[in-house]
Amino acid sequence: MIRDLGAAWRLTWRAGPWSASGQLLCAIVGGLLPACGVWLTKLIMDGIATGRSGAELFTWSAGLAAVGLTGAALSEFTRYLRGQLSRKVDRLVQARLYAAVCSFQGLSRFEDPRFRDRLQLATQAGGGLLEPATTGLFTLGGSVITLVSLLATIFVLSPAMAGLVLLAAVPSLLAQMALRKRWAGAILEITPANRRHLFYTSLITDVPAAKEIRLLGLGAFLRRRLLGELDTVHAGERRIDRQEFGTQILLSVLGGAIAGAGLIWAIQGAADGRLSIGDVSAFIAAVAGAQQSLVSLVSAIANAYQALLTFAHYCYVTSLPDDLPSPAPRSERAMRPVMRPLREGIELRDVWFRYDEAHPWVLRGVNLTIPYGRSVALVGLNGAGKSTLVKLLCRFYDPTRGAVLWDGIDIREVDPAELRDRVGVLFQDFMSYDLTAAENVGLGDLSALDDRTRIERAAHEAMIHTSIEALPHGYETLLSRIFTTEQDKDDPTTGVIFSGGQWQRLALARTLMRADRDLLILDEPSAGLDAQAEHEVHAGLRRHREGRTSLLISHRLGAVRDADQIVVLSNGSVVERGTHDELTATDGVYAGLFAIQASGYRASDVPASP
Ligand SMILES: Nc1ncnc2c1ncn2[C@@H]1O[C@H](COP(=O)(O)OP(=O)(O)OP(=O)(O)O)[C@@H](O)[C@H]1O
Repeated sequence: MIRDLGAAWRLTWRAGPWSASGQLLCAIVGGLLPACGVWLTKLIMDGIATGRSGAELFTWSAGLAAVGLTGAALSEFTRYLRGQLSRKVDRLVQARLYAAVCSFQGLSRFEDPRFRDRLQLATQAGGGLLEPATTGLFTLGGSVITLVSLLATIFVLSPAMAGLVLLAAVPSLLAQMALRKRWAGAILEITPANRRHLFYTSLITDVPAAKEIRLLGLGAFLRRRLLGELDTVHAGERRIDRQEFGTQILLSVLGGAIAGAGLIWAIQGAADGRLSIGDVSAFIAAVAGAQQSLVSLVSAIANAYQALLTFAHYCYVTSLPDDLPSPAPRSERAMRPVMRPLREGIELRDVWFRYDEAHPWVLRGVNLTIPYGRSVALVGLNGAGKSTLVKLLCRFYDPTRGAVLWDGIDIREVDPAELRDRVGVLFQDFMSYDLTAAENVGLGDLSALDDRTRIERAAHEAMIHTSIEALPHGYETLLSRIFTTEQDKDDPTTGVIFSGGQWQRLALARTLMRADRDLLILDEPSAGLDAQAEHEVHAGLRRHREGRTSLLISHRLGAVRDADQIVVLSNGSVVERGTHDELTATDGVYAGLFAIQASGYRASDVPASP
């Protein structure tokens, strides 16, 4: 907790040292004002009672008015500074959080629901949330100053009452801390329901699911689930509110009893002549003020504690080490082998892999070589492990056993970013970015994001150039109906939606922006294309892959027949390998699959209609 508090402070100070210092000054001055007010009130009251001169009374009244004005001005200035600092802290928090998230090189963390829960809580750690634990402590400091000065005032009049007011704070503080701790536990408990609620919300409101939801009539069903999750969240919040309600009632009764006892004592004292009228009014104001500062002090401590409990998730996420550790210790990173251009080939040596210990083996002792300058095709039934193998080649996961070697170097020993810089991949589940057509292609190589010649060349090669040219703003057209661009902001029909096949070609163009890389991996590059496009794309890719090191995955066996080597993966193991002619000459899996596909195109093999 202390470590997190230190981290919160360092972060706040780094974000806005001037705003933080300004708040500290306001808190000190503002903290002294109530006691000044109480003493000035006492002087005025006693002055009236003892018939002091009008000039004196005027000076004290003017002083009291100045105290009120300064208090109001300080509170507004503090609010302004708080807003300023909150925005700066927000920015720094987000910069660090997303830098940490982007630095995770692997995928397994993103697939771990417990991590996702903590990540969601970490995203809430903006300036607003952190404030009670950082500059909010200035308010706390101000409350302490107010409290001490008011307690001193009460102490002068009645030491016993000062002790009583102070003692009343102890149960209040303990109860509030216990409440906030329970709150943090409850929030973590309801986070999964919260995430599911968010999931159903976006499912119902986002475009991709809109068709199926309407066709299958899933709206009411999904809404019921959404509300069910919301009820779970609310039930958790209600439990916390009830506990807070009960505790607050008890604390209010305690505070009321003390104030009542003080009032009786003061009136008694005035009746006995021990206290002047000014003493009584100062005492009543001081007890009320002290109790109020105690309440705000206790709640400031409790809020700071609560903020730190959430901030702990942020600290956890931002301090996580790289999820794909290198065997070399950090101090020896400089000794890591440097990725050199591929010269011999990539080898999977006895690779075993499962997504985690609870999952079955996906790859079982795979031995596979992609020689330099040659094309290898990977075929196999659904779930055979082809895309998993691609993810291992990009080192999104490490093999559970065995190794992936790049010219003989274990890729675990090199920087994943360097490895990925040498690879171009079209993933089976490629991304469609709600950005312009040029950006959708240019993202393939950030250094060429503004290089229109290269972007157009890649689009030409993926045979999507003509479609892009025909768009209202050509390459600058936004491929989205959920945002607007500056040029389209007044056009209600802004943005264009591409077809599935067009998106696929666009993704291929993005991959071809990396055509100069050492290894080109294409996972189902033509799944969504029409027959003509498929033919053209594969003809283009065949030319493109010639003399390059490439791995092609396709269920369309016609597309892989030219590969230098075809590897058949079945149930996580390599069961056949060879050229198309070699494999079709045997009576194996490939020959069987090829025969089934070929029969679909031969009229004589189509069963006659009854
Ligand atoms: N992230 C993941 N976590 C857990 N299991 C996974 C994950 N991704 C894939 N799997 C499992 O791994 C197995 C292999 O999946 P993979 O996507 O590699 O198959 P594939 O050969 O590419 O299939 P397809 O031809 O359908 O694309 C499947 O049983 C799948 O359920």
